[in-house]
Amino acid sequence: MPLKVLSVASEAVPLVKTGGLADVAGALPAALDQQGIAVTTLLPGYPAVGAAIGKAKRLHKWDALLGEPAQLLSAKIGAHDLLVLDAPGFFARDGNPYSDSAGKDWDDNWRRFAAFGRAAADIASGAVKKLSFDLVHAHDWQAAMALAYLRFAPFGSGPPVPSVMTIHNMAFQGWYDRKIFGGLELPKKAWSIEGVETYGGVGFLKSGLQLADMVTTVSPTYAREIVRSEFGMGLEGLVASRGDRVRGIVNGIDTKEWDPQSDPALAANYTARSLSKRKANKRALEEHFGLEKSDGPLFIMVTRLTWQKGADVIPEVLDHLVGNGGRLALLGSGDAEIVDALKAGAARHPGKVGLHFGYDEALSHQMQGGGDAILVPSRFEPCGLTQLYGLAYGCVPVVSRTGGLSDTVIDANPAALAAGVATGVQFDGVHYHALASAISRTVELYRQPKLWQKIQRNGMGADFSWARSGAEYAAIYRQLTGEKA
Ligand SMILES: Nc1ncnc2c1ncn2[C@@H]1O[C@H](COP(=O)(O)OP(=O)(O)O[C@H]2O[C@H](CO)[C@@H](O)[C@H](O)[C@H]2O)[C@@H](O)[C@H]1O
Repeated sequence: MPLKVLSVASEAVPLVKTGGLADVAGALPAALDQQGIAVTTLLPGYPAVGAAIGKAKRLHKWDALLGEPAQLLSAKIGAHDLLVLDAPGFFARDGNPYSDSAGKDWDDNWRRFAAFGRAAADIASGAVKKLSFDLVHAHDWQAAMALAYLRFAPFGSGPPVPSVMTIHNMAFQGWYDRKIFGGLELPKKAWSIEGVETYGGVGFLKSGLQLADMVTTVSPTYAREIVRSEFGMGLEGLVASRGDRVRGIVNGIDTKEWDPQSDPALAANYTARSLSKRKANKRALEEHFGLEKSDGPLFIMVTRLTWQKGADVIPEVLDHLVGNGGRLALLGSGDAEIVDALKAGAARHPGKVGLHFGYDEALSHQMQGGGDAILVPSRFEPCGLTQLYGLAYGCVPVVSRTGGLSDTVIDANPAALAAGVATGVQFDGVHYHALASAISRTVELYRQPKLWQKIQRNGMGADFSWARSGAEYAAIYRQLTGEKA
Protein backbone atom coordinates (compact mmCIF):
# COMPACT_ATOMS: atom_id res chain seq x y z
CA MET A 1 0.00 0.00 0.00
CA PRO A 2 1.46 3.42 -0.87
CA LEU A 3 1.81 5.95 1.90
CA LYS A 4 -1.22 8.27 1.82
CA VAL A 5 -0.61 11.96 2.35
CA LEU A 6 -3.17 14.74 2.74
CA SER A 7 -1.64 17.91 1.30
CA VAL A 8 -3.43 21.02 2.57
CA ALA A 9 -2.94 24.13 0.45
CA SER A 10 -4.92 27.30 -0.21
CA GLU A 11 -3.94 27.31 -3.89
CA ALA A 12 -2.64 24.80 -6.43
CA VAL A 13 -1.99 24.82 -10.16
CA PRO A 14 -3.91 24.25 -12.44
CA LEU A 15 -6.97 25.38 -10.46
CA VAL A 16 -6.03 28.53 -8.60
CA LYS A 17 -2.80 30.51 -8.40
CA THR A 18 -1.72 33.81 -6.91
CA GLY A 19 1.97 32.91 -6.50
CA GLY A 20 4.66 30.28 -6.16
CA LEU A 21 2.81 28.25 -3.52
CA ALA A 22 0.37 27.14 -6.23
CA ASP A 23 3.18 25.94 -8.50
CA VAL A 24 4.65 23.83 -5.72
CA ALA A 25 1.39 22.42 -4.34
CA GLY A 26 0.39 21.58 -7.91
CA ALA A 27 3.64 19.90 -8.96
CA LEU A 28 4.72 18.01 -5.85
CA PRO A 29 2.03 15.27 -5.98
CA ALA A 30 3.27 13.93 -9.34
CA ALA A 31 6.86 13.86 -8.05
CA LEU A 32 5.74 12.00 -4.95
CA ASP A 33 3.75 9.56 -7.03
CA GLN A 34 7.10 8.55 -8.56
CA GLN A 35 8.25 7.80 -5.02
CA GLY A 36 5.29 5.53 -4.34
CA ILE A 37 3.42 8.12 -2.29
CA ALA A 38 -0.22 8.91 -2.98
CA VAL A 39 -1.03 12.58 -2.38
CA THR A 40 -4.55 13.98 -2.14
CA THR A 41 -4.80 17.78 -2.10
CA LEU A 42 -7.40 19.59 -0.01
CA LEU A 43 -8.36 22.97 -1.53
CA PRO A 44 -10.97 25.58 -0.58
CA GLY A 45 -13.97 25.64 -2.90
CA TYR A 46 -13.41 29.03 -4.54
CA PRO A 47 -15.64 29.71 -7.57
CA ALA A 48 -12.84 28.76 -10.01
CA VAL A 49 -12.32 25.45 -8.24
CA GLY A 50 -16.05 24.69 -8.18
CA ALA A 51 -16.31 25.45 -11.90
CA ALA A 52 -13.33 23.23 -12.73
CA ILE A 53 -14.55 20.17 -10.85
CA GLY A 54 -18.17 20.45 -12.04
CA LYS A 55 -20.49 17.84 -10.58
CA ALA A 56 -18.43 16.12 -7.90
CA LYS A 57 -19.07 13.36 -5.42
CA ARG A 58 -19.99 14.44 -1.88
CA LEU A 59 -18.07 12.59 0.81
CA HIS A 60 -19.02 14.45 3.95
CA LYS A 61 -21.10 17.25 5.37
CA TRP A 62 -20.65 19.67 8.26
CA ASP A 63 -23.80 21.41 9.51
CA ALA A 64 -21.65 24.19 10.94
CA LEU A 65 -17.93 24.39 10.29
CA LEU A 66 -16.94 27.36 12.44
CA GLY A 67 -20.44 28.62 11.83
CA GLU A 68 -20.97 27.85 8.14
CA PRO A 69 -22.50 24.81 6.47
CA ALA A 70 -19.91 22.93 4.43
CA GLN A 71 -19.44 19.78 2.44
CA LEU A 72 -16.47 17.83 1.21
CA LEU A 73 -16.33 17.03 -2.48
CA SER A 74 -14.03 14.60 -4.21
CA ALA A 75 -12.74 15.09 -7.75
CA LYS A 76 -9.95 14.19 -10.09
CA ILE A 77 -8.49 16.85 -12.38
CA GLY A 78 -5.89 15.31 -14.69
CA ALA A 79 -3.69 13.28 -12.40
CA HIS A 80 -4.64 15.33 -9.34
CA ASP A 81 -6.68 13.69 -6.58
CA LEU A 82 -8.59 16.52 -4.99
CA LEU A 83 -10.75 17.12 -1.98
CA VAL A 84 -12.62 20.39 -2.13
CA LEU A 85 -14.04 22.13 0.90
CA ASP A 86 -17.28 23.52 -0.47
CA ALA A 87 -18.32 26.16 2.05
CA PRO A 88 -20.01 28.97 0.09
CA GLY A 89 -20.22 31.25 3.14
CA PHE A 90 -16.43 31.29 3.23
CA PHE A 91 -15.23 30.74 -0.30
CA ALA A 92 -17.88 31.58 -2.91
CA ARG A 93 -16.64 35.15 -3.39
CA ASP A 94 -15.27 37.28 -6.21
CA GLY A 95 -11.71 38.51 -6.00
CA ASN A 96 -8.74 36.31 -5.23
CA PRO A 97 -8.42 33.66 -2.51
CA TYR A 98 -7.43 36.22 0.13
CA SER A 99 -8.81 39.58 -0.91
CA ASP A 100 -11.75 41.28 -2.58
CA SER A 101 -11.74 42.67 -6.12
CA ALA A 102 -10.30 45.95 -4.81
CA GLY A 103 -7.35 44.06 -3.28
CA LYS A 104 -8.45 44.41 0.35
CA ASP A 105 -7.94 41.33 2.53
CA TRP A 106 -11.22 39.75 3.64
CA ASP A 107 -11.91 40.69 7.28
CA ASP A 108 -12.80 37.12 8.12
CA ASN A 109 -9.70 35.45 6.66
CA TRP A 110 -8.93 34.09 10.12
CA ARG A 111 -12.25 32.28 10.22
CA ARG A 112 -12.09 31.14 6.59
CA PHE A 113 -8.69 29.53 6.96
CA ALA A 114 -9.28 28.27 10.49
CA ALA A 115 -12.32 26.45 9.06
CA PHE A 116 -10.11 25.10 6.30
CA GLY A 117 -7.68 23.79 8.93
CA ARG A 118 -10.53 22.41 11.04
CA ALA A 119 -11.80 20.47 8.01
CA ALA A 120 -8.30 19.16 7.23
CA ALA A 121 -7.87 17.95 10.80
CA ASP A 122 -11.27 16.25 10.75
CA ILE A 123 -10.40 14.46 7.52
CA ALA A 124 -7.00 13.39 8.83
CA SER A 125 -8.39 12.13 12.13
CA GLY A 126 -11.08 9.88 10.76
CA ALA A 127 -14.23 12.01 10.45
CA VAL A 128 -14.86 10.99 6.85
CA LYS A 129 -15.77 7.36 6.28
CA LYS A 130 -13.59 5.66 3.63
CA LEU A 131 -10.85 8.31 3.89
CA SER A 132 -7.70 7.73 5.88
CA PHE A 133 -4.28 9.31 5.68
CA ASP A 134 -0.85 8.42 7.06
CA LEU A 135 0.42 12.01 7.22
CA VAL A 136 -0.73 15.61 6.88
CA HIS A 137 1.38 18.15 4.97
CA ALA A 138 0.29 21.76 5.54
CA HIS A 139 1.53 24.61 3.33
CA ASP A 140 1.84 28.17 4.68
CA TRP A 141 -0.28 29.95 7.29
CA GLN A 142 -3.58 29.33 5.51
CA ALA A 143 -3.24 25.59 6.16
CA ALA A 144 -1.32 25.73 9.43
CA MET A 145 -4.28 25.63 11.82
CA ALA A 146 -4.86 22.03 10.72
CA LEU A 147 -2.03 21.13 13.06
CA ALA A 148 -3.58 23.04 15.98
CA TYR A 149 -6.90 21.23 15.55
CA LEU A 150 -5.12 17.89 15.17
CA ARG A 151 -3.24 18.45 18.41
CA PHE A 152 -5.92 20.05 20.54
CA ALA A 153 -9.24 18.92 19.08
CA PRO A 154 -8.90 15.91 16.78
CA PHE A 155 -12.07 14.21 15.58
CA GLY A 156 -11.32 10.72 16.88
CA SER A 157 -9.22 9.37 19.70
CA GLY A 158 -6.82 7.35 17.53
CA PRO A 159 -3.07 7.94 17.48
CA PRO A 160 -2.18 11.37 16.07
CA VAL A 161 -1.17 11.40 12.46
CA PRO A 162 2.33 12.81 11.82
CA SER A 163 2.62 16.20 10.22
CA VAL A 164 4.87 18.36 8.06
CA MET A 165 4.59 22.15 7.86
CA THR A 166 6.17 23.86 4.87
CA ILE A 167 7.01 27.56 4.96
CA HIS A 168 6.90 29.12 1.51
CA ASN A 169 7.19 32.63 2.88
CA MET A 170 7.84 33.68 6.46
CA ALA A 171 6.56 37.19 5.71
CA PHE A 172 2.96 35.99 5.66
CA GLN A 173 2.10 34.63 9.09
CA GLY A 174 -1.64 34.98 9.64
CA TRP A 175 -1.41 36.82 12.98
CA TYR A 176 -4.69 37.97 14.61
CA ASP A 177 -5.84 39.72 17.74
CA ARG A 178 -6.52 37.46 20.73
CA LYS A 179 -10.22 38.22 20.56
CA ILE A 180 -10.60 35.72 17.70
CA PHE A 181 -9.53 32.85 19.97
CA GLY A 182 -13.11 32.12 21.10
CA GLY A 183 -14.24 31.89 17.49
CA LEU A 184 -11.70 29.17 16.72
CA GLU A 185 -13.61 26.63 18.85
CA LEU A 186 -10.37 25.29 20.28
CA PRO A 187 -10.13 24.11 23.92
CA LYS A 188 -8.67 26.58 26.43
CA LYS A 189 -5.42 24.64 26.70
CA ALA A 190 -4.59 25.65 23.11
CA TRP A 191 -4.13 29.20 24.40
CA SER A 192 -0.52 28.90 25.44
CA ILE A 193 2.92 29.58 24.08
CA GLU A 194 3.14 25.85 23.23
CA GLY A 195 -0.11 26.23 21.30
CA VAL A 196 -1.54 29.06 19.22
CA GLU A 197 -0.60 32.08 21.38
CA THR A 198 1.84 34.36 19.59
CA TYR A 199 2.93 37.76 20.90
CA GLY A 200 -0.39 38.13 22.71
CA GLY A 201 -2.51 37.13 19.72
CA VAL A 202 -3.15 34.06 17.61
CA GLY A 203 -0.44 33.09 15.12
CA PHE A 204 -1.50 30.66 12.43
CA LEU A 205 1.93 29.99 10.91
CA LYS A 206 3.49 29.99 14.36
CA SER A 207 1.05 27.28 15.49
CA GLY A 208 2.10 25.12 12.57
CA LEU A 209 5.81 25.66 13.23
CA GLN A 210 5.33 24.85 16.88
CA LEU A 211 3.22 21.74 16.43
CA ALA A 212 4.47 20.05 13.25
CA ASP A 213 6.61 16.95 13.56
CA MET A 214 8.84 18.37 10.84
CA VAL A 215 9.14 21.88 9.42
CA THR A 216 10.46 22.36 5.93
CA THR A 217 11.17 25.42 3.90
CA VAL A 218 11.87 25.69 0.21
CA SER A 219 15.68 26.01 0.15
CA PRO A 220 18.56 25.08 2.45
CA THR A 221 19.86 28.66 2.60
CA TYR A 222 16.47 30.06 3.64
CA ALA A 223 16.26 27.33 6.32
CA ARG A 224 19.50 28.71 7.76
CA GLU A 225 18.48 32.36 7.31
CA ILE A 226 15.19 32.16 9.24
CA VAL A 227 16.92 31.60 12.57
CA ARG A 228 18.14 35.22 12.22
CA SER A 229 15.95 38.19 13.05
CA GLU A 230 16.29 39.83 9.60
CA PHE A 231 14.58 36.80 8.06
CA GLY A 232 12.66 35.16 10.90
CA MET A 233 10.14 38.01 11.18
CA GLY A 234 9.69 37.44 14.91
CA LEU A 235 9.61 33.65 14.73
CA GLU A 236 13.39 33.16 14.58
CA GLY A 237 13.56 31.95 18.20
CA LEU A 238 10.91 29.32 17.61
CA VAL A 239 12.57 28.18 14.39
CA ALA A 240 15.93 27.91 16.16
CA SER A 241 14.34 25.93 18.98
CA ARG A 242 13.10 23.34 16.49
CA GLY A 243 16.75 22.51 15.67
CA ASP A 244 17.17 19.72 13.15
CA ARG A 245 13.40 19.45 12.81
CA VAL A 246 13.74 22.29 10.29
CA ARG A 247 14.97 21.27 6.85
CA GLY A 248 15.40 23.04 3.53
CA ILE A 249 14.35 21.32 0.31
CA VAL A 250 14.78 23.36 -2.83
CA ASN A 251 11.76 23.60 -5.14
CA GLY A 252 11.70 21.99 -8.54
CA ILE A 253 9.64 23.16 -11.48
CA ASP A 254 7.02 21.39 -13.54
CA THR A 255 9.15 20.47 -16.54
CA LYS A 256 6.08 19.59 -18.63
CA GLU A 257 4.49 23.03 -18.15
CA TRP A 258 7.84 24.75 -18.54
CA ASP A 259 9.57 23.20 -21.53
CA PRO A 260 10.75 25.56 -24.30
CA GLN A 261 10.70 22.66 -26.74
CA SER A 262 6.94 22.18 -26.48
CA ASP A 263 5.58 25.32 -24.75
CA PRO A 264 2.45 26.33 -26.72
CA ALA A 265 2.71 29.94 -25.52
CA LEU A 266 5.91 30.56 -27.48
CA ALA A 267 6.09 31.97 -31.00
CA ALA A 268 9.01 29.59 -31.63
CA ASN A 269 9.98 26.45 -29.74
CA TYR A 270 13.64 25.67 -29.23
CA THR A 271 16.21 23.63 -27.33
CA ALA A 272 19.71 24.29 -26.00
CA ARG A 273 20.95 23.31 -29.46
CA SER A 274 18.73 25.74 -31.35
CA LEU A 275 19.04 28.92 -29.29
CA SER A 276 18.94 31.11 -32.39
CA LYS A 277 15.22 30.36 -32.65
CA ARG A 278 14.70 32.44 -29.50
CA LYS A 279 14.98 35.50 -31.76
CA ALA A 280 11.40 35.07 -32.97
CA ASN A 281 10.25 35.12 -29.34
CA LYS A 282 12.29 38.25 -28.69
CA ARG A 283 10.64 39.97 -31.67
CA ALA A 284 7.20 38.94 -30.35
CA LEU A 285 8.02 40.42 -26.94
CA GLU A 286 9.26 43.68 -28.45
CA GLU A 287 5.98 43.87 -30.31
CA HIS A 288 3.87 43.16 -27.22
CA PHE A 289 5.72 45.65 -25.01
CA GLY A 290 6.07 48.37 -27.65
CA LEU A 291 9.88 48.16 -27.59
CA GLU A 292 12.25 49.15 -30.35
CA LYS A 293 13.56 46.16 -32.27
CA SER A 294 17.17 45.48 -31.40
CA ASP A 295 19.61 42.67 -30.87
CA GLY A 296 20.87 44.33 -27.68
CA PRO A 297 20.18 42.71 -24.31
CA LEU A 298 16.52 42.48 -23.34
CA PHE A 299 16.01 42.18 -19.59
CA ILE A 300 12.72 40.87 -18.25
CA MET A 301 11.02 40.76 -14.87
CA VAL A 302 7.96 38.72 -13.83
CA THR A 303 7.03 39.48 -10.29
CA ARG A 304 4.81 40.71 -7.54
CA LEU A 305 5.70 44.40 -7.27
CA THR A 306 6.70 44.41 -3.62
CA TRP A 307 9.54 45.27 -1.29
CA GLN A 308 10.38 41.56 -0.89
CA LYS A 309 11.05 41.31 -4.60
CA GLY A 310 13.18 44.48 -4.68
CA ALA A 311 10.82 45.90 -7.29
CA ASP A 312 11.20 49.37 -5.75
CA VAL A 313 14.84 49.50 -6.88
CA ILE A 314 13.96 48.96 -10.55
CA PRO A 315 12.74 52.53 -11.26
CA GLU A 316 16.04 53.87 -9.85
CA VAL A 317 18.15 51.63 -12.05
CA LEU A 318 16.31 52.19 -15.34
CA ASP A 319 18.58 55.01 -16.53
CA HIS A 320 21.64 52.84 -15.95
CA LEU A 321 20.06 49.82 -17.66
CA VAL A 322 19.07 51.81 -20.74
CA GLY A 323 22.36 53.76 -20.69
CA ASN A 324 24.18 50.42 -21.02
CA GLY A 325 22.27 49.48 -24.14
CA GLY A 326 19.68 47.38 -22.32
CA ARG A 327 15.89 47.31 -22.58
CA LEU A 328 13.38 46.05 -20.02
CA ALA A 329 10.04 44.27 -20.33
CA LEU A 330 8.26 43.97 -16.99
CA LEU A 331 5.14 42.00 -16.06
CA GLY A 332 3.82 42.46 -12.55
CA SER A 333 1.19 43.62 -10.17
CA GLY A 334 1.33 44.98 -6.65
CA ASP A 335 2.16 48.15 -4.75
CA ALA A 336 0.67 51.33 -6.24
CA GLU A 337 3.76 53.39 -5.36
CA ILE A 338 6.04 51.05 -7.29
CA VAL A 339 3.63 51.04 -10.22
CA ASP A 340 3.69 54.86 -10.34
CA ALA A 341 7.49 55.01 -10.13
CA LEU A 342 7.81 52.45 -12.93
CA LYS A 343 5.38 54.39 -15.11
CA ALA A 344 7.39 57.57 -14.60
CA GLY A 345 10.63 55.71 -15.46
CA ALA A 346 9.13 54.16 -18.58
CA ALA A 347 7.90 57.56 -19.74
CA ARG A 348 11.55 58.73 -19.73
CA HIS A 349 12.56 55.81 -21.96
CA PRO A 350 10.02 55.28 -24.71
CA GLY A 351 10.75 52.17 -26.77
CA LYS A 352 13.26 50.98 -24.18
CA VAL A 353 11.11 50.14 -21.18
CA GLY A 354 7.81 48.28 -21.59
CA LEU A 355 5.38 47.58 -18.76
CA HIS A 356 2.45 45.19 -18.48
CA PHE A 357 0.54 45.44 -15.21
CA GLY A 358 -1.62 42.51 -14.21
CA TYR A 359 -1.31 38.77 -14.08
CA ASP A 360 -0.76 36.85 -17.31
CA GLU A 361 0.48 33.28 -17.24
CA ALA A 362 0.97 32.87 -21.02
CA LEU A 363 2.86 36.16 -21.27
CA SER A 364 5.16 35.05 -18.43
CA HIS A 365 6.12 32.02 -20.56
CA GLN A 366 6.68 34.19 -23.64
CA MET A 367 8.94 36.48 -21.63
CA GLN A 368 11.14 33.62 -20.41
CA GLY A 369 11.31 32.36 -24.00
CA GLY A 370 12.26 35.71 -25.56
CA GLY A 371 14.11 37.67 -22.86
CA ASP A 372 17.88 37.49 -22.59
CA ALA A 373 18.17 37.88 -18.82
CA ILE A 374 15.68 37.89 -15.95
CA LEU A 375 16.18 40.26 -13.02
CA VAL A 376 15.36 38.82 -9.59
CA PRO A 377 16.61 41.40 -7.05
CA SER A 378 14.79 39.95 -4.02
CA ARG A 379 15.56 41.18 -0.49
CA PHE A 380 14.64 37.71 0.74
CA GLU A 381 13.57 34.72 -1.31
CA PRO A 382 12.60 31.40 0.26
CA CYS A 383 13.25 29.66 -3.06
CA GLY A 384 12.11 31.65 -6.06
CA LEU A 385 10.71 30.05 -9.17
CA THR A 386 11.16 32.67 -11.88
CA GLN A 387 14.96 32.21 -11.86
CA LEU A 388 14.38 28.47 -12.33
CA TYR A 389 12.08 29.11 -15.28
CA GLY A 390 14.77 31.47 -16.60
CA LEU A 391 17.40 28.73 -16.34
CA ALA A 392 15.16 26.24 -18.13
CA TYR A 393 14.46 28.75 -20.94
CA GLY A 394 17.96 30.13 -21.47
CA CYS A 395 16.90 33.49 -20.00
CA VAL A 396 19.93 34.08 -17.80
CA PRO A 397 19.04 34.86 -14.16
CA VAL A 398 20.53 37.96 -12.52
CA VAL A 399 19.80 37.44 -8.83
CA SER A 400 20.55 38.79 -5.40
CA ARG A 401 22.52 36.36 -3.23
CA THR A 402 19.80 35.33 -0.78
CA GLY A 403 17.72 32.25 0.09
CA GLY A 404 16.97 29.93 -2.77
CA LEU A 405 18.51 32.33 -5.27
CA SER A 406 21.90 31.50 -3.71
CA ASP A 407 21.18 27.79 -3.97
CA THR A 408 20.03 27.63 -7.59
CA VAL A 409 22.21 30.03 -9.62
CA ILE A 410 25.96 29.70 -10.14
CA ASP A 411 27.53 33.15 -10.41
CA ALA A 412 29.64 33.86 -13.49
CA ASN A 413 32.71 34.69 -11.42
CA PRO A 414 36.16 33.96 -12.87
CA ALA A 415 36.40 30.55 -11.20
CA ALA A 416 32.98 29.42 -12.42
CA LEU A 417 33.68 30.75 -15.92
CA ALA A 418 37.04 28.97 -16.01
CA ALA A 419 35.38 25.74 -14.86
CA GLY A 420 32.60 26.25 -17.42
CA VAL A 421 29.80 25.93 -14.88
CA ALA A 422 28.32 29.47 -14.56
CA THR A 423 24.54 29.76 -15.00
CA GLY A 424 23.85 33.40 -14.11
CA VAL A 425 24.89 36.52 -12.25
CA GLN A 426 24.62 37.04 -8.48
CA PHE A 427 25.03 40.25 -6.53
CA ASP A 428 25.13 41.18 -2.85
CA GLY A 429 22.65 43.59 -1.30
CA VAL A 430 19.58 45.06 -2.91
CA HIS A 431 20.29 48.70 -3.71
CA TYR A 432 21.10 50.85 -6.71
CA HIS A 433 24.87 50.21 -6.86
CA ALA A 434 24.68 46.45 -6.47
CA LEU A 435 21.99 46.08 -9.12
CA ALA A 436 23.59 48.57 -11.50
CA SER A 437 26.92 46.78 -11.38
CA ALA A 438 25.20 43.39 -11.86
CA ILE A 439 23.47 44.82 -14.94
CA SER A 440 26.82 46.08 -16.30
CA ARG A 441 28.40 42.64 -15.74
CA THR A 442 25.47 40.98 -17.49
CA VAL A 443 25.74 43.28 -20.50
CA GLU A 444 29.48 42.57 -20.71
CA LEU A 445 28.83 38.82 -20.74
CA TYR A 446 26.05 39.24 -23.30
CA ARG A 447 28.47 41.00 -25.62
CA GLN A 448 30.59 37.82 -25.75
CA PRO A 449 28.16 35.59 -27.66
CA LYS A 450 30.05 32.30 -27.24
CA LEU A 451 30.41 32.77 -23.52
CA TRP A 452 26.79 33.89 -23.20
CA GLN A 453 25.52 30.82 -25.02
CA LYS A 454 27.61 28.63 -22.76
CA ILE A 455 25.95 30.24 -19.73
CA GLN A 456 22.52 29.76 -21.30
CA ARG A 457 23.23 26.11 -22.09
CA ASN A 458 24.61 25.42 -18.62
CA GLY A 459 21.35 26.71 -17.15
CA MET A 460 19.20 24.72 -19.54
CA GLY A 461 21.13 21.58 -18.65
CA ALA A 462 20.78 22.02 -14.89
CA ASP A 463 18.52 19.62 -13.00
CA PHE A 464 15.52 21.54 -11.72
CA SER A 465 13.06 18.69 -12.03
CA TRP A 466 11.08 17.67 -8.99
CA ALA A 467 12.64 14.19 -8.91
CA ARG A 468 15.39 14.96 -6.41
CA SER A 469 13.30 17.16 -4.13
CA GLY A 470 10.43 14.69 -4.32
CA ALA A 471 12.76 12.01 -2.98
CA GLU A 472 13.73 14.30 -0.08
CA TYR A 473 10.09 14.89 0.90
CA ALA A 474 9.42 11.16 0.57
CA ALA A 475 12.32 10.40 2.93
CA ILE A 476 10.85 12.79 5.52
CA TYR A 477 7.38 11.25 5.22
CA ARG A 478 8.86 7.77 5.68
CA GLN A 479 10.93 8.87 8.65
CA LEU A 480 7.91 10.42 10.38
CA THR A 481 5.46 7.62 9.70
CA GLY A 482 8.12 5.14 10.86
CA GLU A 483 8.65 7.14 14.06
CA LYS A 484 4.94 7.13 14.85
CA ALA A 485 4.36 3.48 13.86
N1 LIG B 1 2.19 39.24 -12.99
C1 LIG B 1 2.41 37.93 -13.16
N2 LIG B 1 1.90 37.28 -14.23
C2 LIG B 1 2.12 35.95 -14.42
N3 LIG B 1 2.80 35.19 -13.55
C3 LIG B 1 3.31 35.78 -12.47
C4 LIG B 1 3.16 37.17 -12.20
N4 LIG B 1 3.77 37.47 -11.04
C5 LIG B 1 4.30 36.33 -10.59
N5 LIG B 1 4.02 35.30 -11.44
C6 LIG B 1 4.34 33.88 -11.28
O1 LIG B 1 4.05 33.54 -9.92
C7 LIG B 1 5.08 32.67 -9.44
C8 LIG B 1 5.84 33.39 -8.35
O2 LIG B 1 6.81 32.54 -7.86
P1 LIG B 1 7.87 33.01 -6.75
O3 LIG B 1 8.78 31.87 -6.52
O4 LIG B 1 8.40 34.33 -7.13
O5 LIG B 1 6.93 33.07 -5.54
P2 LIG B 1 6.16 33.83 -4.43
O6 LIG B 1 6.95 34.93 -3.86
O7 LIG B 1 4.81 34.08 -4.96
O8 LIG B 1 6.09 32.60 -3.44
C9 LIG B 1 6.69 32.02 -2.32
O9 LIG B 1 6.60 30.59 -2.49
C10 LIG B 1 7.40 30.08 -3.56
C11 LIG B 1 7.11 28.58 -3.64
O10 LIG B 1 7.69 27.87 -2.60
C12 LIG B 1 8.86 30.38 -3.33
O11 LIG B 1 9.60 29.95 -4.48
C13 LIG B 1 9.08 31.87 -3.12
O12 LIG B 1 10.43 32.11 -2.78
C14 LIG B 1 8.14 32.40 -2.03
O13 LIG B 1 8.28 33.80 -1.85
C15 LIG B 1 5.93 32.29 -10.63
O14 LIG B 1 5.37 31.16 -11.26
C16 LIG B 1 5.78 33.53 -11.55
O15 LIG B 1 6.02 33.23 -12.90
